[in-house]
Amino acid sequence: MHITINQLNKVYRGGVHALTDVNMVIPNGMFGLLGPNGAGKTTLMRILAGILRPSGGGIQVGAYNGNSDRGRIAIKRILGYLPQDLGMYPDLSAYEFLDYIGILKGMDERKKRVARVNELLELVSLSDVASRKIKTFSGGMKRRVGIAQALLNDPKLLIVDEPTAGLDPEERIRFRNLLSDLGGDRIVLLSTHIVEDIAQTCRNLAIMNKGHITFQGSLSELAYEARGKVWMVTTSGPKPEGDITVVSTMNMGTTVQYRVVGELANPQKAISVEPSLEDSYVWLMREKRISVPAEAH
Ligand SMILES: Nc1ncnc2c1ncn2[C@@H]1O[C@H](COP(=O)(O)OP(=O)(O)OP(=O)(O)O)[C@@H](O)[C@H]1O
Repeated sequence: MHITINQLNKVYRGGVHALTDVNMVIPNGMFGLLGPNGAGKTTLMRILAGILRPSGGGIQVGAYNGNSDRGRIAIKRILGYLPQDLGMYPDLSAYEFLDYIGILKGMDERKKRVARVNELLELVSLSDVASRKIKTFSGGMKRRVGIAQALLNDPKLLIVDEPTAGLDPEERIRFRNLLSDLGGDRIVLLSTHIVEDIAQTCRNLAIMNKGHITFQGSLSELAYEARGKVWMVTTSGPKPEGDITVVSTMNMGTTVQYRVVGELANPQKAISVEPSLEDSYVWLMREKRISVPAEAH
């Protein structure tokens, strides 16, 4: 299955142009949607999830046309969605919450529902604490309950919006690993403003800014475009100069090592290095004259 997005536009009341002529093809597997806050990621995901209507353009999810009522109903059946702000009932246990959502999703056969809830609690490593109230959970545990509710109907399309925001590094890695395991025979669409979330999990990505798609392809294609623009400079003297962005600085004792993207004034003193996703993202944003917030690194 794949998703085709064709000339999609969204203008909110008040005139904010959140999506402008978005064209994308999203294949099976994990797909990253990367962009700074306000890029339009949530808007795009809400349209795909059938919660928001576009102002123009179309979407096709597998055999279903997202522009028709029939298509939208069919898409909802194969969809799992973890929004940024999923409301949970803090006084319910993880088990009770998942059971309740299962009922709302029409899983009427109690035996099957119980089996599925237990299977998912196991998958997200919450079986041991299944009877504890959600209000006693950490952010990462709540996010894992969130992904479990999105998986109840074994969706062919799983949409997760900024799932690692606010998690500590250990929880973030755990959550990424969980998402990678889900990629198999479905589309997992992961939206984030954190480069590392995508570097660790996705093969393909799209980069968005101010409602436009600025890149679409594989991580290696993006790295290919940034080749020859990433440098390592080790110096005991002044900072490297040129039309550059410093991606990282490492103090080595008597010398300092700079990783930079761009055109150095003095490239003879530098070593050309293979671009990481972070370097490539910085390079792309430089090309498009977009400033990258520090928290994206
Ligand atoms: N309901 C709304 N009414 C008016 N403008 C909106 C609405 N929702 C979002 N916007 C605007 O649309 C643009 C895109 O927002 P969106 O939430 O889709 O971006 P995002 O990339 O998901 O960012 P974030 O990670 O901060 O949620 C922003 O300028 C935002 O202020």
